Amino acid sequence: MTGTSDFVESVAASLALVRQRRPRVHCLMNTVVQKFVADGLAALGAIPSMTSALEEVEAFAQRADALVVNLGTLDEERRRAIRLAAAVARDADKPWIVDPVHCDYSPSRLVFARELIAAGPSVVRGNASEMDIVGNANGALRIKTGAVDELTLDLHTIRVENGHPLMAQVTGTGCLSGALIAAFMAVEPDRLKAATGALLTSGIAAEIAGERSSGPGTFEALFRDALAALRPEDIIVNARISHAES
Ligand SMILES: Nc1ncnc2c1ncn2[C@@H]1O[C@H](COP(=O)(O)OP(=O)(O)OP(=O)(O)O)[C@@H](O)[C@H]1O
Ligand SMILES: Cc1ncsc1CCO
Ligand SMILES: [Mg+2]
Repeated sequence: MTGTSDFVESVAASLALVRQRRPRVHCLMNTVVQKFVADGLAALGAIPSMTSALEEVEAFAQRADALVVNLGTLDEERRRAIRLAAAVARDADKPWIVDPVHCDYSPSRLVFARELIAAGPSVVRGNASEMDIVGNANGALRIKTGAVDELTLDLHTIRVENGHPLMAQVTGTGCLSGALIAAFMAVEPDRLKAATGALLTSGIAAEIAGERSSGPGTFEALFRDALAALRPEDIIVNARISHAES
């Protein structure tokens, strides 16, 4: 990797590319946060699609630019839909991300998360409890989010410090981060760069919203506004990241 400032500049350019190309992200998203995630993608400038119907999920995944698979509300039919869409993404070499939501709460969900990871997603993202239990990432970029986000791929570790504590009081900011990462991967083939761009975008937008808001309710609306208004130069000026090589 070149110097951090070159890296941030090229990451910031990927925000402009998302706005220009408007990638479609197919979301197999939990039922709790579907609207929040679709609105967040739209605010960014991407196009969400959300169906999980068995008869059409493959067609939706095939024509999408990236896929996000989120395990938040699983039942047998959704597992089948996820398997179908993941196979399409894998066979078409399309970027896809697994968010193993609550795999720490249920043994059967943990087994399913590991099955998906064995199929070779581009990225696995979760909070600390989920990432600590899910195990080997099978070559995927591993992202543990929290007050500081930690991205690990091969020997590289990037830490993204931007963000705001109110993010933890709005259900779905992690789920949305997975969808934003998918949108960035659709326009930036270097997944470490793409994911850093998505997390900086979300973290800096949250800082702007946090300054203006009076609690989680107003924060949610202001966060979406800030996502829509964020410019590449805001990333260059406000990014707080570090890089280590082991
Ligand atoms: N205390 C904090 N300070 C700053 N940013 C935070 C904080 N906690 C979480 N975040 C940010 O909020 C987002 C969600 O991270 P978190 O690890 O809470 O995900 P999650 O538990 O999967 O959330 P959810 O399940 O509600 O979608 C990430 O972008 C992360 O950077
Ligand atoms: C609260 C909750 N339950 C299942 S998914 C979800 C939101 C994201 O974690
Ligand atoms: Mg989560």
